[in-house]
Amino acid sequence: MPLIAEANASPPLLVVLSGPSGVGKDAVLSELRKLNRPWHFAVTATTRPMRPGERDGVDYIFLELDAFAKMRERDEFLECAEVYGRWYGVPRSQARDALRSGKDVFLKIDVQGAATIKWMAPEALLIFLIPPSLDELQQRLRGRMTESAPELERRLRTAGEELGLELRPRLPEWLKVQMPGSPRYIQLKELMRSQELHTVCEEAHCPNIGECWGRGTATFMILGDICTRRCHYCAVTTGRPIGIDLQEPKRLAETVKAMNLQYCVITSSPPFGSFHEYAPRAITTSRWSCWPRPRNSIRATVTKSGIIVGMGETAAEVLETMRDLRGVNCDLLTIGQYLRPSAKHIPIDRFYHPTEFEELRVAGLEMGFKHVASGPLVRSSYHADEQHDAAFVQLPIGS
Ligand SMILES: Nc1ncnc2c1ncn2[C@@H]1O[C@H](COP(=O)(O)OP(=O)(O)OP(=O)(O)O)[C@@H](O)[C@H]1O
Ligand SMILES: Nc1nc2c(ncn2[C@@H]2O[C@H](COP(=O)(O)O)[C@@H](O)[C@H]2O)c(=O)[nH]1
Repeated sequence: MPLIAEANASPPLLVVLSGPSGVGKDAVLSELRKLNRPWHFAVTATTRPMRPGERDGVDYIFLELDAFAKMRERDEFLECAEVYGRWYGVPRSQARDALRSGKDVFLKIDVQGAATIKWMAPEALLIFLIPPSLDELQQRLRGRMTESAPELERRLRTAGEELGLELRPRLPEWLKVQMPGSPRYIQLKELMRSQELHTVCEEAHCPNIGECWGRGTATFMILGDICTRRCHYCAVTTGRPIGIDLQEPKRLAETVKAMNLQYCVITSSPPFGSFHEYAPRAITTSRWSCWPRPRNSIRATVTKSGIIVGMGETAAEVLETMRDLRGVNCDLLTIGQYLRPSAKHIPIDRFYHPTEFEELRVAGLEMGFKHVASGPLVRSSYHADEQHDAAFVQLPIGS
């Protein structure tokens, strides 16, 4: 079938224009109307008072709360929601009649409403408008002069949340982890607080915290929780360190004993040391490899490094970095997916598929690494005990 005929034969679209208040949804719709295409622009119902210049039935169907509630009871809304303390709803009949007549239908709704429509009608086309910045959004909203100061404040606060949500990409299935909350996790959290200790697990927002703490392992961060570096991918607080706590080693030792650990990772952040860097520049992490084994079981020093992927590097760069590490006799390697800690950090370039991590693991072993932990959720200390064991199994005594 020729393309145009096929396009004409396709079912009409339900188009949802969404985004924070004041971003310009009405402005876009007004431009679309000027195109004079056979589209239907839904007029939604609201309980908010009419603004100067607005017309009933054109800008909104303005209803008293009672009338709106009755329509809601009769299930006459395709979607309805309370937005900024007022009710808004899309009359079902309007959307249905227009779609039946073959017209594409445009809805202008808030972010929660758009999520509802997506759930009800996955085939709908969702368009989310994002302002160039929050400052610009503020200027647009102020310039419109339709909201009181508290209302303006409320809409801007909500906009911040909505944009934060939208900037966070949906995680693929293989990166979804359970919310931490096991009894062991809670117990460990209390222990860390009572002993005033810091962990990389918490400071770096590690996605494995629930799993690792649940099985009684943790990575301690000594000499403070402030890092002098300002790496654009790292969640650790940056600033000037505020002195050394001379009692920390004792409390740390007591905690490790109380946790009955078989294996323990201790690290510090700059200026006292470095615990990680981003790919493709990979760095070694220092590790406490002997304690609590008896002295005579100390066998060798093992070196380890980690790479975070998904920040825009190429596959060739990752492999080159791995070869460089082997070139300086690095023994153990971790490779994991970069996850953006907040909207202030650099965006994720892409998610590596688990099969790609497996390919990197195999490539690493072929290059001669003694152990390669490579997977979406792998972090520099993830299952460090297993890496340690793998390395020592392969190292002859006394090497
Ligand atoms: N691209 C733009 N650049 C500058 N100003 C804009 C732009 N788009 C819209 N505006 C202005 O910003 C203000 C808010 O736009 P608009 O009313 O269309 O937002 P909205 O997303 O429909 O808001 P709400 O959800 O609260 O109804 C208006 O004064 C509009 O003229
Ligand atoms: N969930 C829905 N949201 C709607 C609907 N109609 C409009 N809206 C949203 O409400 C806010 C506020 O609009 P305003 O005209 O008072 O500034 C705005 O973000 C609209 O997108 C609806 O039917 N459902």
